[in-house]
Amino acid sequence: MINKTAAIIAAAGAGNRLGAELPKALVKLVDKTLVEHAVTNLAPIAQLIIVTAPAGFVEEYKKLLGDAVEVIEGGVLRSESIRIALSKIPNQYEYVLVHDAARALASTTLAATVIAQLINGEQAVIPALDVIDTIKEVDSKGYVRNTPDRSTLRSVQTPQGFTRSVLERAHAASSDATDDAALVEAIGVAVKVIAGEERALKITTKSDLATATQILLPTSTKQIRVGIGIDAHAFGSDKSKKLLLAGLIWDEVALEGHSDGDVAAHAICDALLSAANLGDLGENFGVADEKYAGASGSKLLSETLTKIKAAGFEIENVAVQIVGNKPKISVRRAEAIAALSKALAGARVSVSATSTDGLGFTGEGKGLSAIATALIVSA
Ligand SMILES: Nc1ccn([C@@H]2O[C@H](COP(=O)(O)OP(=O)(O)OP(=O)(O)O)[C@@H](O)[C@H]2O)c(=O)n1
Ligand SMILES: C[C@](O)(CO)[C@H](O)COP(=O)(O)O
Repeated sequence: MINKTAAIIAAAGAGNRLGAELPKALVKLVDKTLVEHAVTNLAPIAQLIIVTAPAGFVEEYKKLLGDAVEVIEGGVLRSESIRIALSKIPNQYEYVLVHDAARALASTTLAATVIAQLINGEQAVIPALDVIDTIKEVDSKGYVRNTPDRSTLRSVQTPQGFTRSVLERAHAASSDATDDAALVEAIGVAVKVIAGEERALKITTKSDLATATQILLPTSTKQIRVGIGIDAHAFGSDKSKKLLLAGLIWDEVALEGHSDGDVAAHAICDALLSAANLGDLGENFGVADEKYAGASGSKLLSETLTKIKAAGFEIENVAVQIVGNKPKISVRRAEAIAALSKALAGARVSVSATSTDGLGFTGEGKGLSAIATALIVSA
């Protein structure tokens, strides 16, 4: 299960349309370069990251990005850059994310959702947004040929995810296309489309850079609130009941609790409720209310989100750390992020874990706990 996901970050373009003096990936967006943003956002999901650099810039990229990523020289075309990077990925990697440094702000959650779909059996997964404008097909003389039905069109983003074997076959079969999914479509493999993100815009022009800056910088008029939440449950004695944790079913004994005992989901609910000053889990979904007996962590998360929204807030991000000896969280981190984020309508979620060196009830293997923080902003 380990070392399953590799990511290719295409960063070998010149960025002519942006008109910077440097390759576009080296242009700064608030606190770091575009390529650094892209690496930061994929690092929690990918065990290997290969970045393509323009000829003459490999050493500069290496210095900037450090040892955590591999930098190679890209090709003249984007698809050539991807093909070169793909050939460098060792065999043990089952899934490949192909991403543009130009889509520097695509979130970790989006990447995790793509990977979760691959783990679920899809072979090719791409994020996309609905098309807002009416699109015309135009002939070479500048006259409209036809107007495609907008409801069937999508504006496609990255990271795009593929099983490694499908991506290799697709690149071996055709040489060029503006995205990797097109190569996969050409070999007859179904490509699943999932919801993309406004923040995953491709930074192509100066105005895109301004939009991305706007997305990153908190607006001073907004109210920002932080919250904290903790939950703990003991493992139950019924060996036939499976553990529910971070919105997933695990091959371990279930935790005891009035609801499903999902400590990660509950800690996040508490963190969100505390950020909005709406009390705590017990007050909102108490044991006195039969409605919540056995309720899933996902249900509590989505009901918490409704309360946060009603109080006039949106989620900026939540972070949860699970404390315990097992299960091993890192091997299913992407799935856990995707499941928790889905329950929170796409919010940015990060999931980490730690053991406690054999100390306390978690160290003794008697149960699990989780601690979460949440940042919310006024809508
Ligand atoms: N030979 C190439 C060309 C492009 N890219 C990467 O592919 C992504 C998408 O391309 P685009 O945004 O069009 O970037 P540029 O080609 O750099 O832009 P321009 O066309 O304005 O020069 C970018 O992150 C770019 O660095 C690449 O790795 N190798
Ligand atoms: C892959 C891509 O980001 C999907 O929208 C896009 O096609 C890459 O940009 P380019 O300008 O086509 O190189």
